[in-house]
Amino acid sequence: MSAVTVELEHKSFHSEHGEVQVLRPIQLQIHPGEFVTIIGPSGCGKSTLLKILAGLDTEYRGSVWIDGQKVVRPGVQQGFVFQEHRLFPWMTVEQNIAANLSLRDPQIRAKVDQLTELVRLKGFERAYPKRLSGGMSQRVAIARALLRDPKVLLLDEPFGALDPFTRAHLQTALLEVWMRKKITMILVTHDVDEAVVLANRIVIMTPKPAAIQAVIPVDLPYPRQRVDGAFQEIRNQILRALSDQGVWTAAE
Ligand SMILES: Nc1ncnc2c1ncn2[C@@H]1O[C@H](COP(=O)(O)OP(=O)(O)OP(=O)(O)O)[C@@H](O)[C@H]1O
Repeated sequence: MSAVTVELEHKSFHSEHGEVQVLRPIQLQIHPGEFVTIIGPSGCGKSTLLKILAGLDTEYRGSVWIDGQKVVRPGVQQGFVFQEHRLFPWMTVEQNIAANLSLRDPQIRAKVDQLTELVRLKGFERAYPKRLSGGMSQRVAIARALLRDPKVLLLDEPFGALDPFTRAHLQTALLEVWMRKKITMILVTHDVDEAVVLANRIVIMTPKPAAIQAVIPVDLPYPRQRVDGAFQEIRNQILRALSDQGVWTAAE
């Protein structure tokens, strides 16, 4: 289990209109094994922050550490799951999970088998992505991200393209992975319910340039029921914070 420390000062992009600031100073300490969800208005800089944590973006002022080690590039310690599964269509499920590692290696073989079981895809090892549903494909993507035993799993709207039922199943599957692997997880979402279903703490971001508006602890036992009063109280707290930003309108 690994701790993540964020001490960001400034992040901007250069466009034809000049420099556009995307992130303001952000300080965040994520505890080993914690599940943190990040929610905020569209375009505020959530993906940018996640890419910085992944070492995919190093053009910023400030620092990010995983277990005291500065993140300067992508590495095995940060697993990443994108909104779209990004599976290779010419590879089977197990080949996709192994990615560029050889399934002939008994250690890799054993790990791939274990992960296929963990994400409940036994029986589909030899299937090609075109035979899989969106939810199954995303399970493969999660297994692939776990292959190298990352210290932290970063997930950028991983269920954003799925229908609500599949989405709820995948949330349960992800919680199971989190509980069994005891891994630190940071997940970006637009979905308030998803944030509450999953997180130990919810980070609410302001509109761009993003800073942390509020951090809401969720001290509810798992699995969480959306109809529970305590669940709805936290949900309303988030909605209120977002509507204070003018993000939610009466129509929504
Ligand atoms: N490579 C880039 N070059 C220039 N601008 C960028 C680049 N990547 C992102 N941006 C801009 O930075 C801002 C933040 O983008 P980002 O994708 O991090 O937001 P987000 O909160 O994840 O958005 P969404 O919720 O819609 O996915 C946006 O205005 C976006 O247009």
